[in-house]
Amino acid sequence: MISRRLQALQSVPRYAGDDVNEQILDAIRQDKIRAMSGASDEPYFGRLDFQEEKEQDVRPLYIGKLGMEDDKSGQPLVVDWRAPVASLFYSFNGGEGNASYEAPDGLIEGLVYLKRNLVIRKQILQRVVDTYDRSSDNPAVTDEFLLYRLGENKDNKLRDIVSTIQAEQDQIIRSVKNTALIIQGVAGSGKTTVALHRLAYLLYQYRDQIRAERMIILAPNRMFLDYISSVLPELGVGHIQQTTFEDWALETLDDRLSLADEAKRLERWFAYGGDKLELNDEAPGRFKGSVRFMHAIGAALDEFETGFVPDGDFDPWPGARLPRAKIKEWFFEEYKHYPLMKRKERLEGRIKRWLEMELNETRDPNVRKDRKKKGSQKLKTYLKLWPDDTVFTFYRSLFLQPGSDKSGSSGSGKSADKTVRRNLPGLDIPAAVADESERAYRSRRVFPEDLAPMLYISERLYGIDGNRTFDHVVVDEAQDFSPLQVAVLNRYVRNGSFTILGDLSQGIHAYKGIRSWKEFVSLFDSGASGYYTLERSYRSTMEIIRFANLVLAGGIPNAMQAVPVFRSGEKVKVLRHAPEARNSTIVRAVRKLMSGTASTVAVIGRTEAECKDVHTMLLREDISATLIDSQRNKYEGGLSVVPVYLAKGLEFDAVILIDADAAHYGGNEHDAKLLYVGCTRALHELWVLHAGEATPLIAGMDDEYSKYSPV
Ligand SMILES: Nc1ncnc2c1ncn2[C@@H]1O[C@H](COP(=O)(O)OP(=O)(O)OP(=O)(O)O)[C@@H](O)[C@H]1O
Repeated sequence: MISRRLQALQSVPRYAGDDVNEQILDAIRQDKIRAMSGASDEPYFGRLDFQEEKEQDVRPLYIGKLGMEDDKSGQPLVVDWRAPVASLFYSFNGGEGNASYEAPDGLIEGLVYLKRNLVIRKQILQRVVDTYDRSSDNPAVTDEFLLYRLGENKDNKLRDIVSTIQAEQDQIIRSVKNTALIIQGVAGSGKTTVALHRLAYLLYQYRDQIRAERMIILAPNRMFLDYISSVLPELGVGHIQQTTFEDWALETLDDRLSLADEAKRLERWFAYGGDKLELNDEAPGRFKGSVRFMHAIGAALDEFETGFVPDGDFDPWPGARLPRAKIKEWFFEEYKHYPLMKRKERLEGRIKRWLEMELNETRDPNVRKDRKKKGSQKLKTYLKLWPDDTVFTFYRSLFLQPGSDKSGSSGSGKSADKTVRRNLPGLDIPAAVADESERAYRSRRVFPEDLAPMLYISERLYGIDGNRTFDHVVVDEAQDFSPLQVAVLNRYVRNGSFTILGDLSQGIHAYKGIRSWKEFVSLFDSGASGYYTLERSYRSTMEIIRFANLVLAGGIPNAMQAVPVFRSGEKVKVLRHAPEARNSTIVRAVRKLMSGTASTVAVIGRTEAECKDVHTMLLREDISATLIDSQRNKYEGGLSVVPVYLAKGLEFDAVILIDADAAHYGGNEHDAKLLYVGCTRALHELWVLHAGEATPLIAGMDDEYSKYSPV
């Protein structure tokens, strides 16, 4: 039947005309064709036999990515995985008693008889696993099918998990829309995947209220966006905006700004040993991302508003006078609901209308002509007294230091001359921050941490364009976001509908990110946010997770530990090599792992420069590999060489962590987080290489790995 419907849709010719309605219908048809093609190859992946209380029959439900009804009877043939009844498939955890799900009409209870997973590829049934069978001798729900899925190799894209969503993940996916979900999840707990499934769920459940184009995913970089780009199409969802906060903010601000090159900063922060960026609340990212900075800017804007209307009345010619008190009344009372610059625009129109009326009272045509000329000149002069700040000039004025050059280029010469120094009430900008900022602003360059405060100012000056608001916002890797970024996003999203997810243990950008989720929770009214934790890790084998947990505990004793699923693999291998044998050891390890079952392998180093050298060395050895640096937009799969801080969010069948010595990774919190990120990228195999003394983070855990010396 699916094939029949698909054929019917495919037989409609594509529309190539200019009629917008027809274009929309054509786009809808194409989306349907895509979804149905998938459903025709793999119509369902699950079966649940359920007997509703008070019903005689046990009904088999087939669950798939796309719901399908019988043409004649209207009875469901396949239930969409997002439908209320399908939640039973995910939440049912065994047991003799009743299971239940929340239907639109209330709670439905009943007995589950069978929970079956099926793998169908290209219409051929490949695998059947009963994870629960009430009639068997031992009717407990097993993880067999999940383990089978987790044991598979990965290619270069994140995949959907509809057939094996776990109960704790399902609870998040199906949470109500108008709440800010904040999720702390250990590495590999499925945070990114769950967020994407949640979007598909929200679009299904609230289809009359929200639109895909009005949803946005904010992720750390373009390569990561490419890596996750397959999941939504696999779930039959298109058109959701996927971008970075920086790209979104620059586009929204539309103020001809460019970002200062961050490479130097990152190099300094991620260098080992040596001098680091300061890690306190005076660090630029922490300071400019703080709520106290936002409040101080708010107070500066209040002062700006108070002094907005210039001194003096408007008197275009003798006898005509528009008192300042009247202008203030219009500005502060009648137009108070408009943003400041809109009020200015309105006032200009209003004063022009007042002038017209005054002119109409002048009978003599010659006098009128003269007054008209005078009036418009006077108005021009008067309007020049009004502030003409842009977001950038206002923001910049907060950083000008006493005696600094006020005529520095800030766009138009006129506003540069008017750039005055403004106070930040109740807050001193740390000298180093003011200095660095002022130097960058002179050439209209800003830092990523400047974007959120500028968006905050933009709202007060110009308001938020209704076309730019969102129905839902997903913030991935949110531990690297600042409270001010989330506060600003909250102005752009309707009803505080957020999914905010991250892992504090992977907070390797601590110079800008948060220390505790409370920093976000406190931004929302009580009851407007929900906090969840995900502790089970699905990506890596038990051996890798145990090893990674110990690494983390070595630097952060009270960090949340990941709970592995019961998937056992090879022991982690720690290889000590002579310093001069580093390259040959890497080459041998790469060759060994690439010739095995792994489809994706990563060599993870500490710095970008070191990875570049390793990449060149591998190419010399005729081993083709991709270097992942901060400029890369696409993840290619195969063999990658990647600095540890850019590996965050990605995963590989096998990982070779190089230079795990005491010099590259000390025993401190920052290095523990970095090494933890590195270890948890591996699905099946983890090799750790070092020369000389190993990092203290892996000291004392001999039982957790096999030692080789050398390969
Ligand atoms: N229920 C599940 N069934 C099958 N695979 C799952 C499940 N949950 C997560 N996974 C797999 O675990 C891996 C990790 O998922 P994901 O990248 O979404 O986790 P994460 O919490 O965002 O990780 P990290 O913080 O380390 O980047 C992916 O390969 C994903 O497919």
